[in-house]
Amino acid sequence: MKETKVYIAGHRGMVGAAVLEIFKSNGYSNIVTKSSSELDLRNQQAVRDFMSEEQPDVIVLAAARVGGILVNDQNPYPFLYDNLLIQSNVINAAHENNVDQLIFLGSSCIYPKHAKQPIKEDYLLTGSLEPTNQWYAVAKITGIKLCEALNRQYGRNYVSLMPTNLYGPRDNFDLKSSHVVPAMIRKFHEAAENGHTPVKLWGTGKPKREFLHVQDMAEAILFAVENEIKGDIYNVGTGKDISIKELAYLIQKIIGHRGEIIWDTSKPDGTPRKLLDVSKLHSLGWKHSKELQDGLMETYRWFLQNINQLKEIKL
Ligand SMILES: NC(=O)C1=CN([C@@H]2O[C@H](COP(=O)(O)OP(=O)(O)OC[C@H]3O[C@@H](n4cnc5c(N)ncnc54)[C@H](OP(=O)(O)O)[C@@H]3O)[C@@H](O)[C@H]2O)C=CC1
Ligand SMILES: C[C@H]1O[C@H](OP(=O)(O)OP(=O)(O)OC[C@H]2O[C@@H](n3cnc4c(=O)[nH]c(N)nc43)[C@H](O)[C@@H]2O)[C@@H](O)[C@@H](O)C1=O
Repeated sequence: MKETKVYIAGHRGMVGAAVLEIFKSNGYSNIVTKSSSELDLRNQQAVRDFMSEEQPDVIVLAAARVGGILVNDQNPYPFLYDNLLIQSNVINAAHENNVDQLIFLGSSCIYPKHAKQPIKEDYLLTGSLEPTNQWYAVAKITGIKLCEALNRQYGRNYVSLMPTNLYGPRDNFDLKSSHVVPAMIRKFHEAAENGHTPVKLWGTGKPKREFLHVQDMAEAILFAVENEIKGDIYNVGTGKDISIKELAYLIQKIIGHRGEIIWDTSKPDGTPRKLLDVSKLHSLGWKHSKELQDGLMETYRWFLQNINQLKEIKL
């Protein structure tokens, strides 16, 4: 058993739950968790009190306001403000309580909309952001800079991991706020059940995205903690991308939907491409292990088993 005390913020979410599972299965027995109703991380005093009481050795910050392209675009204020509060409160309380190690999760949308591909970590702040998620991206960039400032001024080891688009068990399948993978799984499944009716997808289908299974993400986090990796930012992805149209055909085939696909071009495309250069983390020894088709088939199986309890986020 490992005695390191780990606080996983956001353990009921897709990433946090996978992190909790992998830490437990790797022998960590001293894990602290709190749901948002037990501890609202936007409340600075509550976070301070909690941190000074618990004194964790390691924090995985996987709590955030998260969502797909449309919910980001339509809710600029909570995506900016809530994320600023959550991350500032946790990172500052970690520093005040001399927490040794913290893993902050950013997102590949922090990089410039028209960044050179594949995107290296040092392309951050070299161009303007994609408008649909600029609010969330600005908050995440601030989180990265808070960690970087603490590392530089106080010698902390607070590392920011930049995940590409994630998917997997416990994803958000609410069609208004979800990301593209759970949205497509639900839409094709329901259309197939209803006699192969047409499926309406968003945008042109031309943008490309890179997808990483959440279990690989959790493994990257465990890898970062156990190897005490140093440095400010590491991209986390597969290094491979696919167009949204190709993704639609793949999911349609997995589900067995035989109807038409309609592209609703009144909905945004977002960034044309955001393929991450993952060589920095690869050079330390981490690599993903689940390929997209297998990961999608597994996620669809999870969806079928949990169809009655799908969570929805409230805004
Ligand atoms: N999903 C993706 O494609 C990507 C995600 N990321 C990042 O990974 C991290 C995890 O994302 P993911 O697991 O998908 O998100 P989820 O929406 O699945 O989970 C987010 C978690 O954050 C918690 N949370 C939200 N607000 C608060 C609050 N005010 N106080 C306390 N807890 C709160 C929720 O807790 P509760 O359930 O208790 O309410 C929830 O469990 C985030 O930082 C996200 O930005 C980065 C790139 C891509
Ligand atoms: C992880 C990342 O997630 C968000 O960015 P995004 O990559 O654009 O996210 P998305 O998964 O919602 O869409 C990907 C693509 O897919 C297309 N698309 C087709 N049909 C559906 C559909 O039915 N639903 C959704 N959501 N998208 C669809 C959609 O039009 C877009 O072209 C950021 O806000 C930001 O928060 C962030 O960090």
